[in-house]
This record gives sequence, C-alpha cells and structure tokens, in this order.
Amino acid sequence: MLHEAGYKQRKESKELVLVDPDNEVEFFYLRPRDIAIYVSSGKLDIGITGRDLLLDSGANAEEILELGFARSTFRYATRPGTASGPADFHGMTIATSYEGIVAKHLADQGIDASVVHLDGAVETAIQLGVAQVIADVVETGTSLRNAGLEVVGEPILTSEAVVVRRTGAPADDPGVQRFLRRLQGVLVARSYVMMDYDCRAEHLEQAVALTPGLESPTVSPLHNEGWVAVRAMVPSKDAQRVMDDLYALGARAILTTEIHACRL
Ligand SMILES: Nc1ncnc2c1ncn2[C@@H]1O[C@H](COP(=O)(O)OP(=O)(O)OP(=O)(O)O)[C@@H](O)[C@H]1O
Ligand SMILES: O=P(O)(O)OC[C@H]1O[C@H](OP(=O)(O)OP(=O)(O)O)[C@H](O)[C@@H]1O
Ligand SMILES: [Mg+2]
Repeated sequence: MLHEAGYKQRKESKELVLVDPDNEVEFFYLRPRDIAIYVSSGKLDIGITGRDLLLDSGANAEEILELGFARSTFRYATRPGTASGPADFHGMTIATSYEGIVAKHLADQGIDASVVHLDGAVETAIQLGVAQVIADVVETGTSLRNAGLEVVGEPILTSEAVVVRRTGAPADDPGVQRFLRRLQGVLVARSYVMMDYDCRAEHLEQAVALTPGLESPTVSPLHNEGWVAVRAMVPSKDAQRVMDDLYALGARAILTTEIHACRL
C-alpha cells in the first residue's frame, strides 16, 4: 500500500530503516507488537499495526485509519465439551500471546481464571497440558480445526491493520495529513472502478440512481441528440450487477476501468 501511495519502500526484509528523501519520510520496520509502544513514546509520528496488538500493548496510542487488511477476530477456543462460554472458565488456565486483552476481558466479565503467556503456536498449549483454554487470532479457523479445537463464546474483538498515532497528538501535522490522504487514495483506488456509459437522456435519472458516484456523476452530451455520456465511480464489488442493470435500462457502451490512484 505504501508503495502504491508513492513512498519508497525497502527491497529486502533485512532492511530496518529507510529514508525516503523525496517524500521527507523515514520508515522504521519494527515488530508488529512493538509499534504502538514506539508511537506512544512520541518518537514516531505514526505507525501501522494490528488493532489487537494496539489494544494488547496498553500503549498511549489511538487508531486513526482502518486499512482493510489482516482482518481477524480474537476468540477463546477449547476442546469440544470443555466449556460452553467464558462463564465456565472459572479456575481454568488460559494460554495466549495477548495477555493484556485477555486479562482485561476476564476482569470485565468477573471471571477468575489464570492466564499463561506464550509467544506463539498457542493452539498446541491444550494438547501439551499447559492450559484448558486458549485465546488467539482466528481468521479462517484452520489452525483451530487442525488442533482439534473449537471457538467458545462471542468474539472478544475484531481486528485489522490500522494506522495509529500517540493519543491526542496534534491532528493538523501536514506530513501526517498527507500520509493519510495518500493511503485513503489507495484504499479508494482499490475498492472502486470508474464506469462510463451512454444512455438516452430520458433514462438519465434512473441511470444516475444506479451510479450516484461519490459526489455526483459527470454527464456530457453526445453528438447524437437525445443521448448522454455518464461517468461515475462505482464500488468494484457492485460493478457487474450495476452493468447488468444499466444494460437493462437501455444504456450501451458500458465500460469499467481500474483507478490507478486518487485523492478524494
Ligand atoms: N491468519 C491471520 N489472518 C489475519 N490476520 C492475522 C493472522 N495472523 C495474525 N494476524 C494479525 O497480524 C498481526 C500480528 O502479526 P504477525 O502474526 O505477523 O506477528 P507475529 O505473530 O509477531 O509474527 P510471526 O507470526 O511472523 O511470528 C495481528 O494484528 C494479528 O491480528
Ligand atoms: O484462523 P487461521 O486462518 O488458521 O489463522 C489464525 C492463525 O494465524 C496466526 O498464526 P501465525 O501463523 O502468525 O503463527 P503464530 O501464532 O506463531 O503467530 C494466528 O496466531 C493463528 O494461529
Ligand atoms: Mg503471527
């Protein structure tokens, strides 16, 4: 995303610091778990990490933009039949890499369970007798299934990659504003297509209702009288359905093109 946003990025994963002089940004490649802590110290203006890691860190940092990738839920899991919900966890041991989130959730629910911190591969903790319950990141559920575990209770939280900054940091820093606008541009370019079509002037209102665009579509006259050309941004996921509906309305020469970059 940063590359698409026009920033210079590292060529290999061993590079830990990279200066992008053209854009006046210095990038530090840190462990996801440490990022909120660096940001809260005030040394870094912004960071990109997971919401779950931000919350787990307890760092004085807040999220300012959702990035739409690394989507996951954070959930409890057990062997079938161990517990039907967190209320049954009293007296049990829960293994997790996210001790901060789990300890807070248990305290909020008034559950008296112990938490054991593991660095990763938490799913194995039950088989090896370290815990009766785990709390971990779940995306497809494959890791849990492979370990013979099933989720218990409601998701503790939903997570995705987010941009974070120190809580209460000035919102008007021009470099930060530009960074956020560029990333928002990438998000929009990825999730919208540009749609062009011709339609009869008498169908224009119905056509525009199908393609309202972000602000309002561009409408230009065609050389053939009684016809107009329309141009609007359409969410990519709806593009095929919108094209079908426009065609049914009598629109023709319906084209979609990818958006390479944008600034709303
Ligand atoms: N399978 C997954 N699907 C979606 N997001 C995930 C998945 N696994 C981890 N994440 C998210 O990624 C972030 C953690 O990053 P990552 O897993 O790379 O860190 P790590 O566990 O420290 O590193 P590694 O797994 O390489 O040892 C968290 O925000 C978490 O929610
Ligand atoms: O529901 P799934 O699609 O199976 O994804 C979830 C798994 O992915 C992550 O593991 P990762 O590979 O990062 O290993 P780790 O637990 O050692 O961090 C996470 O910790 C889960 O184990
Ligand atoms: Mg991981």
